[in-house]
Amino acid sequence: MPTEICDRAIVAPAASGADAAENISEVRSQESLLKTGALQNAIFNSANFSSIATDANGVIQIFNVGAERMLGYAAAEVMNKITPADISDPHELVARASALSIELETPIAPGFEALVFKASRGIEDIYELTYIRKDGSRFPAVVSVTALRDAQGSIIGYLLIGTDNTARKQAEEALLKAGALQNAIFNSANFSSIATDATGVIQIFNVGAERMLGYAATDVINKITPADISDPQELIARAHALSAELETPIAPGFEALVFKASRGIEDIYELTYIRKDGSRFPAVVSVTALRDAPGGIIGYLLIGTDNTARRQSEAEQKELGQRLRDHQFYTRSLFESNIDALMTTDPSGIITDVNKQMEALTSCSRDELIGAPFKNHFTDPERAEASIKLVLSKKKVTNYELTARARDGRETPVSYNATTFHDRDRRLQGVFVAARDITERKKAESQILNLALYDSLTGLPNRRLLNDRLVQTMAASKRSGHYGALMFMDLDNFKPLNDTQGHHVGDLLLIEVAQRISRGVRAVDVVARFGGDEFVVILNELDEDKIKATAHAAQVAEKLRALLDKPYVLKFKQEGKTETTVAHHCSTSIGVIVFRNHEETQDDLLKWADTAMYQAKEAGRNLIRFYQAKT
Ligand SMILES: Nc1nc2c(ncn2[C@@H]2O[C@H](COP(=O)(O)OP(=O)(O)OP(=O)(O)O)[C@@H](O)[C@H]2O)c(=O)[nH]1
Repeated sequence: MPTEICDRAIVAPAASGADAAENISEVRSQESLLKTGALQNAIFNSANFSSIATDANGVIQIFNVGAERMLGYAAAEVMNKITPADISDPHELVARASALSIELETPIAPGFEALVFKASRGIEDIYELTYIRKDGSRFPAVVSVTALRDAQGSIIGYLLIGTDNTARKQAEEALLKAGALQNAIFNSANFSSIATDATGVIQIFNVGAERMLGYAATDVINKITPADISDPQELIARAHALSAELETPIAPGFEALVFKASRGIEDIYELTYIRKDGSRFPAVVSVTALRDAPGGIIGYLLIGTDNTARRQSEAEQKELGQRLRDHQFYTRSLFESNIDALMTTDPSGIITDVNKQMEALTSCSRDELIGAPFKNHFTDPERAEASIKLVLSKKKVTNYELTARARDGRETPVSYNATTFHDRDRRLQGVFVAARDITERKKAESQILNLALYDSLTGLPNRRLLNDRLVQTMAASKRSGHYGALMFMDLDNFKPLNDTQGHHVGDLLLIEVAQRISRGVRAVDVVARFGGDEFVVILNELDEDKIKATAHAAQVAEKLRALLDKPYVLKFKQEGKTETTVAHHCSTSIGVIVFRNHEETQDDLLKWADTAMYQAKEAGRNLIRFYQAKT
């Protein structure tokens, strides 16, 4: 059979002719037939075509690889066994038979006959048919039927060449759907669909266009072009831009709206449409050229959507962005204009933001500070870190004192106030810290402390601090078992200096005396001004042995007595006068008491040392007397 098919294909329509031209045409015709034969062979052997050849009754004689592949039968399963009707949808066979019966006005049975009837009558026949696979599944096929004839022209069988039509069917369905979409868009009130003729004159103006533009279709159809309802300035600008882009002059009218589409370039652009009442709205317009079958442009379709809402939301977004930037600027200004060094840290104490004051406090740049641990910039990092933990647990910390250390070593005492801060969902974001420079306050505090505890004339501890120190020394002596000593010193005949040279000279002497006493004792000992011309010295940790301690105290007392007994040269300069020098001599009377484990109070010790000092005075001044407890 395949040979017959090929032979028929090659020889059947051969023509003959007498003249050369006819010969040439005959050769060409044969060549083309050869080609057709080759094509037929290709089809017959192709796995993409099901080629089924039957005998005159329809019984399958050939079932090629393509048929096997598409239908799932092996050739042996169907050859000489069934007809193509047995693998076709029976309902379609019935429908086809009935349709053909009507068309050809002759009864046609709903079996194999229905499949080949037209071909058997010499009518070219290609139709769609659902084939049923061996596994029962179905697929749409396009079947081309040819009657096979013998040399006498009698039908000896049929060739049914089928192609699987599934892909095309799917494409058709997709197209149908796309068509539905187009219809929906075209009939939608939300899209302005304007179709024009090739010159731009409006031919269709849908409900959406009427709604958006305020014109009735009859107002515009065959009257104006879409350019007449577009912003003229934008048309000019668009024509100008397109002329530059496409390097060809484009007129600022309808041409500017469709030029790209007319050149087959997909075109969607923004344009301001003008309503009948003169109001305007931004539209996004998509332009398509409408073409006839040969591809000539017969018009344009402009589908527009109202872009007002998007524009508004863009504008709102822009305004919101601006407001946000304003707010950020305001917040930043507040942050920067604060007199305190401000910073934020994350919950682990890593700096996340700083102001200029913080940069100044640490001598570090913003970039250096952000990302660094907060504690690194303080003299006591542990205390700094503890402050963050305190804030996290208490949510707030006030007047926590720390000392900031700048890169150059400069230290600044700061009072630290901090709170935690959270996001909108109350999730902890970090700690907000304000560190106030309290250098001045600290200075004032220390001045007040000095005034309270130190003598302003000599700089020595005053009576109050002396009391504290005496209490400490007594406690230490009690603990260690070492004796301490208390010396009460009173200048002899100091008053006359005041009287003769003036109070200021007396002051100079008191200052000099204070210095001499301080130089005469160890740093651990305490020298205080008790008042007037009275000074007190506490000697610490002398000895466990009273005699040795007493001897040591006597030695120091003598040293001091001798130091103070030396001549004084007091220099002073009164305003507008030259420097004056006063030579003076002044001795000191000293009362001493050694103590350890005393049950007595510091007042008792002072009183007894004072008593001993008076004894020295009474004994002639410039002397040392030890207190002897009355027995
Ligand atoms: N220049 C000066 N004089 C003071 C100061 N405080 C007290 N005085 C004077 O110191 C003197 C102390 O007097 P006394 O200790 O009683 O007298 P004295 O002359 O030292 O006599 P004796 O102690 O008995 O040797 C008084 O004249 C006080 O006015 C001071 O801060 N500056």
